[in-house]
Amino acid sequence: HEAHHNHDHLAHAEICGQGGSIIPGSETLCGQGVADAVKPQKVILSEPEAEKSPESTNQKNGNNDSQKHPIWEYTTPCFNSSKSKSEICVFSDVDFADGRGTSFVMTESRAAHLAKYPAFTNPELVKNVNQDLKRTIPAKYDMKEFPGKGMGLVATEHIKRGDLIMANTASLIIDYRAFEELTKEEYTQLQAAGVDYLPKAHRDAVLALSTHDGADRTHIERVDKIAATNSFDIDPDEDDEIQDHGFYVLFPEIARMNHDCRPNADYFFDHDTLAQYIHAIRDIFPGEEITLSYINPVMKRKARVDKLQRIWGFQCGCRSCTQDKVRVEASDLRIRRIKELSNELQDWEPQSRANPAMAELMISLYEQEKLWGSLYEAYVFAAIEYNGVGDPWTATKYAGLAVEWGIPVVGPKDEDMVEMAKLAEDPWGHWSWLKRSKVRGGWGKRQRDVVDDD
Ligand SMILES: C[S@@+](CC[C@H](N)C(=O)[O-])C[C@H]1O[C@@H](n2cnc3c(N)ncnc32)[C@H](O)[C@@H]1O
Repeated sequence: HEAHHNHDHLAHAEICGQGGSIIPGSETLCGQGVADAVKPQKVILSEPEAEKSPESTNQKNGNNDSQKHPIWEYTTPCFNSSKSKSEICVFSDVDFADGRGTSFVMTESRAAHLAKYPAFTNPELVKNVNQDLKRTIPAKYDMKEFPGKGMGLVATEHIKRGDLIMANTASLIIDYRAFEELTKEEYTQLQAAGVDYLPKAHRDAVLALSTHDGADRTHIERVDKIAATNSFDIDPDEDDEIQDHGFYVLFPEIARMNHDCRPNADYFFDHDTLAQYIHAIRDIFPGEEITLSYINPVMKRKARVDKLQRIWGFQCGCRSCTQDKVRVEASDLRIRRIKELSNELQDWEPQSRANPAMAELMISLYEQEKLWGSLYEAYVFAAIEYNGVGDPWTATKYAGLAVEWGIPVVGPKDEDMVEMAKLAEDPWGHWSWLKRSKVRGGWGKRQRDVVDDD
């Protein structure tokens, strides 16, 4: 029941970097897989060819898998996992999201699990999610070149905080097991086949993405580099039995957004629609670049600069990385304090010093740092601390602010959002009501080293 940390969440949701890992928290992976995995026996295939249409290289609904799961147009190639008896294959549905298409690289059972999501069972839900290949709502942005950064997105109108900027259903979803249980030769073939099976306009958008360095490569190597530079790491859904393996996911239009350590937009993934949503986390003015943070922004300057260099290979030039020494020191100190406060506020032992003023300080530190995507966390802490000492009125105010600032960042289905909505509805009935007093109170806990005279 304690507040969930965006920090943790972000630690599991970074964009995969060049040469490193997209993957949050495990920089060794990012499309690199486990190099020493025992080579499984190769089951099929010649290399899918980029320029041939999928129909000419693959049989449509022509094998047993697709008869079992009629939504898949393509279910090959497959390779045997080195760790289990299962095969890892490509599963592609060209009709997904009103003909945009999607491809998965995973086992048949996991693909069958994803196929039960509302995105497949209720196609109306995802019909208009994507707005770039087929537009029904005017765009709030343009794509243009930013010197030193490649392409990026620029706001063409005033975008208000909380507004939806763009959303993409997943183009390519790769189960992390592919990197760990197949050879690089095998999983890169599956990745490329997954992209090749997408309908043409969609496939072209993926193949046009940045490889960071633009070097010459074979088709398969190019797809691998595109995946490594542009994918996001997504955690499994709660009802997915495979909790220890997340997904590596590509969204081609969202992938055009560049990094800033103090971004003006943030993203969350919704499993029901298999889509990533980007919202403004502060007002954005026409002409401003729309940015995301590729890393957990609650890190000191040096750690941020090093990580961006190591994983994506670029030198961080954003304002908070290039400001003068005095301001960098002040910012780094605020980051340190935020982390200390976060630890204290999560401490539910009787001796914890946590109190509402600490949560107020955390709110101010996030504001001073312009970390608008993290601010909701401090509001969650404040709601809980005020309720914990029996001030339902201030707790309700902060629960409302937590929902208002949190929904664009984590989405309405997030556990913290649900919890804050409950607290706002009935602070007295919430688990946090007087919780600090209860934990700290009672004779038992206060009796220390008392010598009994009797
Ligand atoms: C996900 S892509 C972003 C879109 C990319 N600029 C493009 O042209 O398609 C990530 C790559 O963009 C570049 N990039 C992103 N943010 C940057 C920044 N703040 N400074 C310099 N390069 C950046 C790096 O080459 C990075 O590997």
